[in-house]
Amino acid sequence: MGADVPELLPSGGAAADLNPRPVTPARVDGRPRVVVLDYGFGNVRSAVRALERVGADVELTADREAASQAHGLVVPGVGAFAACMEGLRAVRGDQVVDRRLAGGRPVLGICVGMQVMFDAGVEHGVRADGLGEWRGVVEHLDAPVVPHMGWSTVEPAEGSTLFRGVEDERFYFVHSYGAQTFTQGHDEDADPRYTPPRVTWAEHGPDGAAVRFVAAVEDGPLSATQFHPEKSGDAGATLLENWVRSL
Ligand SMILES: NC(=O)CC[C@H](N)C(=O)O
Repeated sequence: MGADVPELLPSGGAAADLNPRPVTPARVDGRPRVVVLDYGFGNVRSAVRALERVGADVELTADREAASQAHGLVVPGVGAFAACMEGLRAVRGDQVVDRRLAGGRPVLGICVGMQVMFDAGVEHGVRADGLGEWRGVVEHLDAPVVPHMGWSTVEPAEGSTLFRGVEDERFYFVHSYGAQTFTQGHDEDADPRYTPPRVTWAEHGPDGAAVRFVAAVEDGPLSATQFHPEKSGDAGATLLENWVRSL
């Protein structure tokens, strides 16, 4: 470099100050740190207890750096789609999820925490934008009896790691809305590097009038379940353990 050209980034301190390296927390007794995002919506206490029981070192917080740097982030969600999105944005959870996924850092969405990963949700005629990680709109389940409240089996995706060992079990659902289509983000024929998401489906309603909806998705670092694994007994615990072990 010519003598008259100032050093833009003097070696050492200044460069380090510009982009402080994320500091992933140390594993405590080998346990991965999982942050349950505390943004005012979700069965957070039961999620914390369920994750601790399957070996995670859990922190319940809305702190952006803690949520960004943990080995895993859980986005719970209970209530209205629009309200959950408002709560998420209020703690910049939308940016945290985007940054984590861009860096391949695992995120698990639960119930409305899964629904908000889609483009939008429509509830009581109100359309609200979601995080847009997946194409599609979460809409009312057009079934004779709604909400879908109870234990249902699912149709696990081929090659699912989330449902390993609990493929034929029942999981606990409480919802009136759901994603009823799933559109691949890419054409895997055009891009051999692309691994299509593993979509698990479920149905609600009587034969002949049942509505089919997305029960879970495994899409690289982003996983999500419409049901509540933290309220799904041993099967839910095994599913959470499968996710925690992947961290
Ligand atoms: N358990 C929930 O809070 C689900 C709420 C969501 N609005 C739904 O009905 O699908």
